[in-house]
Amino acid sequence: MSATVIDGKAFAATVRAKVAGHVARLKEENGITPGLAVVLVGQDPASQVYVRSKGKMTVEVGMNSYEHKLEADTSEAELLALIDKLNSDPAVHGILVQLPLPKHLDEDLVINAIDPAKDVDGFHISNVGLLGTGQKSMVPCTPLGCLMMLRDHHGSLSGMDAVVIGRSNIVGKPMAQLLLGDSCTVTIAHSRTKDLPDVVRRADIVVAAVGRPEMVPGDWIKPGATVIDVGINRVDAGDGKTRLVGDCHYDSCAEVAGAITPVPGGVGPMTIACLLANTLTACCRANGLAEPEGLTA
Ligand SMILES: Nc1nc(=O)c2c([nH]1)NC[C@@H]1CN(c3ccc(C(=O)N[C@@H](CCC(=O)O)C(=O)O)cc3)C=[N+]21
Repeated sequence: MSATVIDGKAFAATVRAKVAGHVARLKEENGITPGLAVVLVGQDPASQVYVRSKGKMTVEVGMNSYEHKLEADTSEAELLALIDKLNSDPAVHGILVQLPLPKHLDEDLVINAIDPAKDVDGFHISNVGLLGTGQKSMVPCTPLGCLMMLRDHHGSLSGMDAVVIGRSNIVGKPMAQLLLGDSCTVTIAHSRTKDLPDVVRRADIVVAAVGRPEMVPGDWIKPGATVIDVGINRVDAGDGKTRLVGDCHYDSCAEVAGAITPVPGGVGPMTIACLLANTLTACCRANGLAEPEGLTA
């Protein structure tokens, strides 16, 4: 194994420490405590675990955490009424509606009901448009976390060839926008891409975000390239247990890559750290205060 391991878990801890420092100052100098509301509809066990860990880290950095757990059969009108209430609540600076929603709820409609200034996921159509035109916006947490790790590792990304595998609204598309914003030459590959191995072999930066366990093997990776693995897939480990793997085959990719993020302990913890960073940013903007440096795109 030759690749440098990019330790997302450790990086995330430094981001959270920075956020905590800013929060302490906001409280002391301005009497403001940033607040994050998380809305969970239904009882999906994985979502419950994730929401709990977000709530814990929110409190750890000194913010207020408001958790709203609704029944799986909650009506669209009820959910929209809650979002309205959170939109007008001055103690709430960030709102996250956990996805996916139960099938009877229209995700686009619900997300677009959030006040864009409080949309700490960056999924509202206004934020998508602002990001696409290079204007100040709320940036989706996972791509923001990937960008922070890439900037930290490389300094400048200018002129690098980046291939993003996956075209989701949550990761692939915003990731491509951010890389373009940092002057990469960006290719978005997906399930219909011809000669995917050859496309990936051109890349100085590979961001894999497809949700297919270990689909990228080491022989697709250009020697020395940086591999950012967004996938978090739970697979059978044999012995009746499960384990987490990424979208990249870690051992073979690590042999040829220059740097690689592990799963777990890579992109996942950075996603949560960036959610807190976005909540801080939203709070500063709402109060007309200077934004923290190094925590936004
Ligand atoms: N509106 C919305 N925003 C989201 O950001 C969002 C969402 N809905 N729905 C669910 C997904 C999933 N997600 C994760 C974030 C961190 C880890 C994470 O930290 N994972 C650990 C491992 C955790 C474990 O051991 O299971 C790691 O990768 O090291 C995982 C999953 C955010 N999501």
